[in-house]
Amino acid sequence: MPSVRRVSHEFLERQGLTTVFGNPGSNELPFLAGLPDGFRYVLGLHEGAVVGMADGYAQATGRPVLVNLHAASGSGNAMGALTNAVASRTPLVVVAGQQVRPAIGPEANLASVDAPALMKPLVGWAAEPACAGDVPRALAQAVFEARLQRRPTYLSVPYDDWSADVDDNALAVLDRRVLRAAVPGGEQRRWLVEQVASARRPALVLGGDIDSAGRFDDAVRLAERLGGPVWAAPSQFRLPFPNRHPLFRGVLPAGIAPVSAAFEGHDLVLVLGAPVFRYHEHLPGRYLPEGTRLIQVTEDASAAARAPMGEALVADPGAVIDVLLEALGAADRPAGPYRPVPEPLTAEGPALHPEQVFAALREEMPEDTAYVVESTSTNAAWWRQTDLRRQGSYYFPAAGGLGFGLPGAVGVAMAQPGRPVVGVIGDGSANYGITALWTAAQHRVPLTVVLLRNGAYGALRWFGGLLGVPDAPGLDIPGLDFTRIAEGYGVRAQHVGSVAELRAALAETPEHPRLIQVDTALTTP
Ligand SMILES: Cc1ncc(Cn2c(C)c(CCOP(=O)(O)OP(=O)(O)O)sc2=O)c(N)n1
Ligand SMILES: [Ca+2]
Repeated sequence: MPSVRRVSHEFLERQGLTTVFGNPGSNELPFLAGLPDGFRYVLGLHEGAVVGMADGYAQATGRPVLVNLHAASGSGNAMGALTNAVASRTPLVVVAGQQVRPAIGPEANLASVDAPALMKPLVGWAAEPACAGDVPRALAQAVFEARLQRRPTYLSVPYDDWSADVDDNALAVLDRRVLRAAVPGGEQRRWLVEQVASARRPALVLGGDIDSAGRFDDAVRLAERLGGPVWAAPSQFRLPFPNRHPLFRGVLPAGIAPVSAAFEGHDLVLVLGAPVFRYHEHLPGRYLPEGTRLIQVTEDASAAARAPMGEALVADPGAVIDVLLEALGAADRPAGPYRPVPEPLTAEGPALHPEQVFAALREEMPEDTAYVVESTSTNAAWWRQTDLRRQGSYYFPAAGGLGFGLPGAVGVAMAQPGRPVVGVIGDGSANYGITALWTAAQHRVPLTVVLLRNGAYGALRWFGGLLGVPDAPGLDIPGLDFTRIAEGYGVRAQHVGSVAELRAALAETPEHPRLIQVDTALTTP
């Protein structure tokens, strides 16, 4: 009879999970034994970088990705990066090693005590099979749960299970398919079309799921048909709409009162592919203005269930866009010209203003460049200077957990070798995932990292002022030289001191990873 390992590898191969991001310990080696041809193991030097790379890769491919981590110590290191993957609804399947079954109870060294509980409530589903024979089925459940719920799952497997034999029943998992139909039909379809068609002043709010699901261009068609304003949902981790489109009003402010103010005068707010809402600053007020109805369409049943107001339809937002376009027809007038980009602000002294850096990127990088951004005090500068009009152009840590940016950029670049990828990374953020540079060098990933060095946790300086703590300690990070750090990980690096030098560096097309460090002035987010 085949072993648990053989059946598990075969299942993963049939499901397309053949790229494994991992950092191994002794517990994991029996799973990695005899990985079939066609599997690719991508080593990360820290579990935060492993999960960040897998998150970027899964988002860019749109498919579930396997992550292999060490027991409690490795899984614990991954928790921060997993908060982002949970918020971006990335389907990661984490398989972690566990001590052999007889050693778990006595808590031998490397035993992960109550492993599934360690990861809940972060992951959507977590388990440790009750016996070796159940491992293939449990692995299948972890894959299907991740794919259907679009949420990371976690499976802890005692390492003596992999060599155990399975019975015929275990082989049944190899032919399993689990699909979801999510197009509203009948009464739901009629109700939704009627609500939207009868709205006098509709507004659209789009979530990251619209971009993840490849519906960026369809959202533009729907918006131009409705003719009303379009916002990106708060805490945006992907760009769901062209940011200079004449109907685009930017990212909704992340507070209850300002969101309600934005909706003033609109009788219907249609939220597609986003929770309602991921507020951030606590700015209390009415959830909605008088006379405004909100309808949320999301595949995430939990998000629909926990929203504090409005009506919700649990369905595929992309399919709903198709239904509305079919029922309402195309726009009857052009949307008008895209908004022009303002002249970039400049800074006093030798450091560049972030807007000068972003203007150089806009002018030097190809239009289809994908940007992975983690530079928290420069968001306002970024959206003033960037002009993104393509699907999959923008990634940001979905839960605000730093350490996604650099690994995520490596993952996105690995997933889309033919597309230019740029990581725009702050000198604070870079340290949370810095080891991903080594993986990028080992895999010769064609990636540009623009490292903004302002010598501080800039966003926290701003928050300190906002929260009345202007003299908070621990907000300065002087003396970091990422050109030498990058070279130490095998990545070619240079420091640029002017816009001209930056543009010249960007004009070169990288064959391998490269880091460009530039000193920037402190700005407010
Ligand atoms: C894992 C983690 N640790 C700490 C923070 C707190 N934090 C920190 C430490 C920030 C400073 C980031 O500094 P940076 O250099 O990357 O960017 P700016 O200087 O532009 O703010 S922003 C922020 O929310 C976080 N969000 N995530
Ligand atoms: Ca900084």
